Amino acid sequence: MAAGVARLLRALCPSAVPVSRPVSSVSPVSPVSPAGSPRALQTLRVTQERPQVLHLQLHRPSKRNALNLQCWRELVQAFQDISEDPSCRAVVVSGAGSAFTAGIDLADLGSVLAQLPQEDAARRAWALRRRILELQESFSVMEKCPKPVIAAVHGPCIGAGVDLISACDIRFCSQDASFQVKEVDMGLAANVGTLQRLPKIVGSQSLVNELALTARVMRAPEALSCGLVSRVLPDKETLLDVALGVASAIAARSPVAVQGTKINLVYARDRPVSEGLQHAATWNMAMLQTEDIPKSVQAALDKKGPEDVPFAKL
Ligand SMILES: CC/C=C\C=C\CC(=O)SCCNC(=O)CCNC(=O)[C@H](O)C(C)(C)COP(=O)(O)OP(=O)(O)OC[C@H]1O[C@@H](n2cnc3c(N)ncnc32)[C@H](O)[C@@H]1OP(=O)(O)O
Repeated sequence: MAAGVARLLRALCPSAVPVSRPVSSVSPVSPVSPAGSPRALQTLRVTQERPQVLHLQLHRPSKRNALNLQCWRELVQAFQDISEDPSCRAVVVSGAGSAFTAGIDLADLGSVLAQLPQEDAARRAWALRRRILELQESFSVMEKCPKPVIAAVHGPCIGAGVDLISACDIRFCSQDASFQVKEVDMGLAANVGTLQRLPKIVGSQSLVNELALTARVMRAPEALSCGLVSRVLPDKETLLDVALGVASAIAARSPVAVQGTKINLVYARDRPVSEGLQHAATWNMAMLQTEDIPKSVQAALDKKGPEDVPFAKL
């Protein structure tokens, strides 16, 4: 383990190892800026690399994209904007540098617990609950985003990284990727999505339990065989190329169909089939009236593909 990480661990658990110097404090989460104003993102980089496809990179490569409080906040801002942006139809999420993400910034894990009201246990607990709900939103916002989100994972994907990718719609990784539900090693139960979403992604509850209870590192071939990822690519460059290609294929299709498909899939995942069917009927009583259907049917009759149809923005 690097000296930097060891320093952070000392800061979290001073009784175990003497502290050589304090970890700097991090500012609390601030409100989202007014809708429509430009976002000055510092921990994320959002670029358009293909038509109607955005590439969002976790961008703190020197810290292995550890998610500091600013990053958690910016994820909410970025995905709120993406949700509202009619020129974006699909998103790829990746990590800059040598890791997808080292998980929560360990300096901030301490400050999540700091700055709570001191006077009363109930008030402290209530404030902490609110803080946890805010953190959960940073990944839930990806699931709520009607545009499909593809996680392209290379290198380590640790702790909160697994929470993050569990909220994505599609997961690909490179051969060097590794996944670790690390929270139990930090003395906490994962609470921002992994324990809730991973069992719905991976078929084996036993495997999820093993990973979450032991923090065992899972490598790419096992991630593929258990269904955490649906493709393993040889390297990061190929991974991004394939992820962006799949995003482009999605973006070429009717946004009414694509967004309706995502929303209904997410809805149905957590409910009985009968409720999912009711939801789909109510959804489609409006959406089946779209002009995208006759346009798509005509294209098919003309032996053209969806990429040949100029679908209106949504
Ligand atoms: C309410 C709670 C909500 C959510 C909770 C989530 C829990 C978690 O996310 S648990 C997971 C915590 N993460 C870790 O334990 C990972 C720690 N990091 C590592 O093991 C390694 O850094 C690595 C990711 C395997 C990469 O190794 P390597 O390539 O050798 O890089 P390093 O030299 O170790 O690190 C470079 C640089 O990054 C800093 N850094 C790495 N991880 C973190 C981190 N999680 N938080 C903050 N900073 C991190 C490290 O200190 C180095 O910084 P320097 O300034 O260069 O020293």
